[in-house]
Amino acid sequence: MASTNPFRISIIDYLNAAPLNYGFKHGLGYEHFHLKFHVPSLCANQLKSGEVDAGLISSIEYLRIPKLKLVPGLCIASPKRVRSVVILSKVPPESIRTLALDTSSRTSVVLAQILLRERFGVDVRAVDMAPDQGAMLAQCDAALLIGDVAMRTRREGLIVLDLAEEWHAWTGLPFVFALWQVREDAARLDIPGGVGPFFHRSLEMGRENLPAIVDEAWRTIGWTKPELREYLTENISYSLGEAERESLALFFEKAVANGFAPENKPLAFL
Ligand SMILES: C=C(O[C@@H]1C=C(C(=O)O)C=C[C@H]1O)C(=O)O
Repeated sequence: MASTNPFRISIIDYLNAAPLNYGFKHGLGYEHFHLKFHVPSLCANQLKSGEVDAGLISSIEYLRIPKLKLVPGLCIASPKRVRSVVILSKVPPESIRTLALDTSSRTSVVLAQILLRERFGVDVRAVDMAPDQGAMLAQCDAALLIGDVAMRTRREGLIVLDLAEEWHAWTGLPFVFALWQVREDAARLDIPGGVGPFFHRSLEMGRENLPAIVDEAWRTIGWTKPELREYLTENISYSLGEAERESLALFFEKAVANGFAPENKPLAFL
């Protein structure tokens, strides 16, 4: 029977999140959970307003939304090259003056601006725009795109900056884009062990069913199946280990120093 007080979860609606949410989407704990799928910025708004108890949420939002706990051990990261978070530019990075920012994103828009300012030495004028490559590049020198939209972009004649690759070349670290984040006042699950183990089991089920995830993505993304498999196993990683925590601390420090978040705080886990 469905719970009268369901645990509500907001989930990023991108392929890179599919392994993490596979279990939830395929019946794991169905009697407890109510799922909503949206772009990252909307997921973050729902967690902030309390419309949901937890979410797979952009990492920067951990500094912006009070009283959150992180699910230990899990994240959406990229060890080196991500392929789906890119600045597409008509000019070399040092010459970018206007940058269109995908309104779906919260973390990558901050990363893009920090990289341009601190690594390439340019202060750009940022313009928030819906993720439409043509419209963005008609109005600006360059465009930041993320997720499935970025995977489908046409890149001929454009300079492509892969933001995880740039971060890695700069810091030697992976980059953490998103985390499972839970409100301290979240609905309590009346189950021994609570909600935490479900997140891990959901990813296990995703890993066991990777071919099914690849088959479904193949119909919509336009990459080959080996490319999609490589994306989900090498470009994206799901373990929050020591290097990822170090990277988050550095990113948070830079985000605060650049005025993108009010203040830093230590990582608190469930
Ligand atoms: C790797 C990605 O990371 C995403 C980027 C996010 C952001 O910029 O806020 C949020 C969630 C992630 O799924 C991607 O979208 O390609």
